[in-house]
Amino acid sequence: MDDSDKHRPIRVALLGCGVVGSSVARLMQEQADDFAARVGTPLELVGVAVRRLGRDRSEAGVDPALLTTDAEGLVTRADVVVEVIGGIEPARSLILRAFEHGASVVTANKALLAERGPELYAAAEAAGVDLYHEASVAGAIPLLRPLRESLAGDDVRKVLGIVNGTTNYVLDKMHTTGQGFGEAVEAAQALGYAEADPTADVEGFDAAAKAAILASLAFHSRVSARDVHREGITEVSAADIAAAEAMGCVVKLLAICERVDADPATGTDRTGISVRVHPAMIPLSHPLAGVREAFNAVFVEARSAGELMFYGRGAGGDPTASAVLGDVVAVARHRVGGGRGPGESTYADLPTLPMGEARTRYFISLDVADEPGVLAAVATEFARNQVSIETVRQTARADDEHRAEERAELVVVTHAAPDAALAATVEALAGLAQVREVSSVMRVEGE
Ligand SMILES: NC(=O)C1=CN([C@@H]2O[C@H](COP(=O)(O)OP(=O)(O)OC[C@H]3O[C@@H](n4cnc5c(N)ncnc54)[C@H](O)[C@@H]3O)[C@@H](O)[C@H]2O)C=CC1
Ligand SMILES: N[C@@H](CC=O)C(=O)O
Ligand code: NA
Repeated sequence: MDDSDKHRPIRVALLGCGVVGSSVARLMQEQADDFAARVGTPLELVGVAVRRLGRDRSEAGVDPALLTTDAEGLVTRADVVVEVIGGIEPARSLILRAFEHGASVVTANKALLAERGPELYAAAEAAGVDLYHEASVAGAIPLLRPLRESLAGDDVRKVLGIVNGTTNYVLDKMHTTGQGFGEAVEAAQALGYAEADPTADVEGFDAAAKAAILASLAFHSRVSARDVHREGITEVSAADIAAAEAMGCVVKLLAICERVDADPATGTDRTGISVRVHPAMIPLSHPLAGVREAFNAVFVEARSAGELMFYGRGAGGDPTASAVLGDVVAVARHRVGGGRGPGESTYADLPTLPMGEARTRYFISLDVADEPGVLAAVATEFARNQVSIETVRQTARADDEHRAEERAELVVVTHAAPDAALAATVEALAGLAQVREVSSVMRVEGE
């Protein structure tokens, strides 16, 4: 934009008018005067690409004349393209086309960024434009800009949190109302939290994509969704929920990104990063335990700053639109004032370590024969795998049927050990003659 162009409106193209897109369109119009004042020139919505014309979009306040099914044509007429279609294609091609035409891009698309981030950043760099995506992780919560900019003077060691609203909503309902899994997922869909295919949420793909984005930013390295160890919540049973409650814990789906330094004292051989998404028990006293419904919360631990906590709405139309519009204002300001925001930073180039090397703690509940030597047999398997036990509790099974068979429940919580050693321990326990069933296994986080 040269000087003569400084005060012409910034042309904004919106791709997608679903949950997020319709909120963006409405809020952009409702707050037009404020945005013009903040940017220094008006933001003009020049078109809204939709898959099908003819649907009533009056709630979003979109002038029907702006609607088009020609997304490819629309991106060539814009200074800023907002991509809220989701998925890999055509979102990727449309964004690349926008860059070719000199437009900056704002997107909420974590799946795309976690799979094709380097390609998109390189294209933005080559075109000298911005690629902003605050909405892609933890919805409304300002998290990516603090990591990229505010913490650029620190050394981030760990990022840990709840980054998927749908699964937090489902687990919360399972704990508090005893609602079934399927029913809770349907409610999350109706509230606009879930992805178009909620499998992405419940199987942990969405959280894994977000973890990849967080780890890349936090550790100045390239992490893609494929590098993230991922477990969803579909295997979390009512028995796991009950076991967690009996331990004074709740089950949460966590994203954990950690700097790992080689340390002979803990048997850690390699320096790198560990990035994982899995359900975990956390004690009720931990601040993450109080994160209800579709809210998200993320802890960032940095060498000088210490612990920081980010909390807010991680999903839903208006909250996500808040982050999208914050980015639109930022990139529009760059176009008016000249220059661009920071791009990708991957200089540290740290490797992502396999899950087996991550140090985790396990909760293990065993249905065992209530007879002499059981505890010793179980303890031997822990020792064989060099896993240290933190607590162990044995109780006789309460129901008559099991008492008659002289069975007991043995609950073990371990100290931190390599995940591979813990998994091997569980496998060995399952093979013991005295163990009838491994009733529940879950990782434990928080003190
Ligand atoms: N819903 C939420 O709470 C959040 C969503 N996001 C992300 O925002 C993006 C959009 O999500 P939602 O609005 O929830 O999805 P949605 O499914 O409600 O909306 C997507 C819209 O794009 C339209 N579309 C699909 N292909 C198109 C094409 N070729 N041209 C034009 N329009 C097309 C669909 O018809 C649909 O209306 C996704 O990347 C999602 O991961 C990010 C944070 C939160
Ligand atoms: N489906 C996602 C939407 C926001 O990213 C979620 O449930 O968190
Ligand atoms: Na965010």
